[in-house]
Amino acid sequence: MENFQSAINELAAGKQPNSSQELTVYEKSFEQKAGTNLVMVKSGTEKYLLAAGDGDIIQELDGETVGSGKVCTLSHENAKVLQKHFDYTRPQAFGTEIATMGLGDRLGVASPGHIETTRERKVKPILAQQSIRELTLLNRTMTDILDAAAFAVFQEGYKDGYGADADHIKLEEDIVHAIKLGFSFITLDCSEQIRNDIEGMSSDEIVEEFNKLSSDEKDYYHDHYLNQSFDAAGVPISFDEVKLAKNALVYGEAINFMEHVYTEYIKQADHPIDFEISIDETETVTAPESHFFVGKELERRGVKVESMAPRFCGEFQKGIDYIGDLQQFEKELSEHAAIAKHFGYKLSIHSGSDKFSVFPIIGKYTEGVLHIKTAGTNWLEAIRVIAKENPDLYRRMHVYAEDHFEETLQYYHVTPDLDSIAPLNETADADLPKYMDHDAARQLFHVTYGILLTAKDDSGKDLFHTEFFETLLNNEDTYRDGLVSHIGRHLDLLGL
Ligand SMILES: O=C(O)[C@@H](O)[C@H](O)[C@H](O)C(=O)CO
Repeated sequence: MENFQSAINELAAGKQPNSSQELTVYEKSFEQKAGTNLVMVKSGTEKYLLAAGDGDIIQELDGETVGSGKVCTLSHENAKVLQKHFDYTRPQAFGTEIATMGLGDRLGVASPGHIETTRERKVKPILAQQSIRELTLLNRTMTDILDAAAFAVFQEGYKDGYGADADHIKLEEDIVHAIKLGFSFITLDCSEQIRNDIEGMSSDEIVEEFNKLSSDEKDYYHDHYLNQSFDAAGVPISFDEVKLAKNALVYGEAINFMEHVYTEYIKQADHPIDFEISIDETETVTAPESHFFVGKELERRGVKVESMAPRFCGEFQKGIDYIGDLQQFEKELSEHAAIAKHFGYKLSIHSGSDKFSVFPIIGKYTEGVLHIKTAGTNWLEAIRVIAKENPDLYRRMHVYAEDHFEETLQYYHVTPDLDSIAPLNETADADLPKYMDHDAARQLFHVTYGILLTAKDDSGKDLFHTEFFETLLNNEDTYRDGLVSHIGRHLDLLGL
């Protein structure tokens, strides 16, 4: 603890400590409040809060006494102390008037770079965002991602607001848990309630299946939609018998689930929540009239949503650019954007990482007010740092990822041409970072994050996790610069 003593002494004198060879001081974190002086530091690859003075804050912080101050770990309890005394470290909802960007941080160390990327732009960062899938694959918890975001905001002295998205939630108990923890954004994943089996039916089979509904249900749909014309911000929408029957069957149960969750949880929450509907992770592409049908039903039932994530035409695969007909995409995206505008919510773009060819289209038709969700691309920028700073570790991870890739296909739909990846043994160390510019190599790492970061040898010792984080934390600025550049490219092309 001797290398903290001088910093504590400076802090006790009300001065911001200076970095030294042993201690990195995050100068933007320096705070003086209610008699306590605080700053975040890093010693080696561990971060701490240093506190000095008196008052409630230093009393409440859990830490080791060093001289007249305390050295505190970045624990959950200490995150709660920060959130009690510094409002800006708590997540908030943003509503529908400003663009937001989901910046999922699978590692808990990306948010400083995300904050630097977004803080001067027309977009608010949703710094804490992980799906249940990611949490499960990484053995992390919702609390872990909330704490990481709060500490990052404090470290960077970022006081302009951030969000926390409990992403791709399917179970009601997870909604209850997320709201209790203080999440400001809930993404309800309705893929389990969407009937993909209807897609393969003939028109007669669809009508026959629709006629199995109750008379009240059939009358309801006929009275509100059959052969009626709607105008959604200039997009003409109508439903003949078959189209109405198909949408009622495909989305009926999902819409009931959306209404139930909104009524029972979102509307009852003790703090504002941005409510997002996700119907993107299904086999059924969301036709514009289907988006309208869902939006109209939610409007009719009084369900207020802040954003909607349709399944767009073409392919939004993880970590690579859009795959599909750009003209068709532009036509349908313009209609989806008009429909979202008609209902007063934002269009949400899931798997938004790296879709550079369609970002100008998306920015144009959403008029810069949208939600775009990323996560894996931020992980890939970390892999790029590993490739640059620790070639041997990269090579071991690359081989392990190739050996275990098939296991990940139960979780993600990706179709990389793995044979197109340059053989590792023919690639010089200096060229390893270029793998992150190759689609198949990107997807190889994009979906194996969980397997790689939890891999252990026969003795139970982790294969990569410790060395990975040591390398990353010894090269924080390189990672930060990579995120500023790569995520910044996303926002530049979106016009944000
Ligand atoms: O990998 C995941 O589960 C998440 O990142 C999820 O895909 C998220 O909703 C997303 O779309 C990020 O691009």
